[in-house]
Amino acid sequence: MFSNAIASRPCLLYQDQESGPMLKVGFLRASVSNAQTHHLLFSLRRINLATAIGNRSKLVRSAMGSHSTASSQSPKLLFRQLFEKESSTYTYLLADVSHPDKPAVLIDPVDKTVDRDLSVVKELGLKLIYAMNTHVHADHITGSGLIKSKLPEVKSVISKASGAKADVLIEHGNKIYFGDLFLETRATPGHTSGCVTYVTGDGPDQPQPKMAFTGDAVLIRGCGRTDFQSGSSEQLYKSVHSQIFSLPKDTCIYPAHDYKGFTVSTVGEEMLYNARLTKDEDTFRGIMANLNLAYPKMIDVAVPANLVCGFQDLIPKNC
Ligand SMILES: N[C@@H](CCC(=O)N[C@@H](CSS)C(=O)NCC(=O)O)C(=O)O
Repeated sequence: MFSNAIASRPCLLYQDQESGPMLKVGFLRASVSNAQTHHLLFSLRRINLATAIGNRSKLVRSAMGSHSTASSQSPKLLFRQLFEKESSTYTYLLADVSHPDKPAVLIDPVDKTVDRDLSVVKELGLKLIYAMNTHVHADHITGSGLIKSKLPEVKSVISKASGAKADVLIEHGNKIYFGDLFLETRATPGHTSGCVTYVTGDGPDQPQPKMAFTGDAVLIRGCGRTDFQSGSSEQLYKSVHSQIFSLPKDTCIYPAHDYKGFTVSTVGEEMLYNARLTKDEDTFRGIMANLNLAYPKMIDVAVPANLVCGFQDLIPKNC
């Protein structure tokens, strides 16, 4: 309702102590629902017209949970964050909806939710081209093999350094295109030796702010454990500081898991508040050596399955 108005006029989104969330456009003033607020913040960010007001009220943004987290936007990008509750895994769907084919990728699909994910792909008229993995997961079986059994034209993707089989073995610096949009691969070993982070590209129509799909390298306020699969806390610390914390501070961080109910963070936020990665390297090493986490329940099934699940013809029957 307000989108056209705010596209052409300076406006103010604020929290009135009596009336709740309010939008002021020129001389007009109206109260807005929480859902409208979310939508408006999204639009305001895109056109860069949001103005904070002084002591009288607070920006509604601060009432939205995660501290100063922004949503990424591109006129071409369709983006969905999907959740698998048993392993608390996030799967991400990205598509270029400006392209006639609407080519799409799934990042870190889970076998148990493949049918749900493919239904969304179908309903939205997308053409899935890649089922991408950030690493060989230890706590659940990737959906990439199952997806290929249903849609043989889809290509599975994982890093060459992971030692896993897949149609596309990517390396640091490689780009994965879907339509005009692309993801760039950054090697971020440490949780496992083959972990990568996929970062949206630079250039016209690429999402702004950038989006980083960090797998288990950076979790919100935490990070992946480093006690198996050739994990190394030294390597993880270096990976995160050189490859993720070097991204623009407004880059949105989308992890592979969350166990606390968070959905998204930013590089700036994690550089300030990450309970592990803000520490110096020695302290970080000590924290990681004393996590005392139980091994993932599915590790003995998941790791061998994920080392072959990229190849449809090698998928074990439970995969
Ligand atoms: N309880 C879960 C496993 C939880 C776990 O170990 N998560 C991993 C990522 S999946 S291998 C992790 O790195 N956690 C870090 C942390 O601080 O929690 C299960 O049994 O599957």
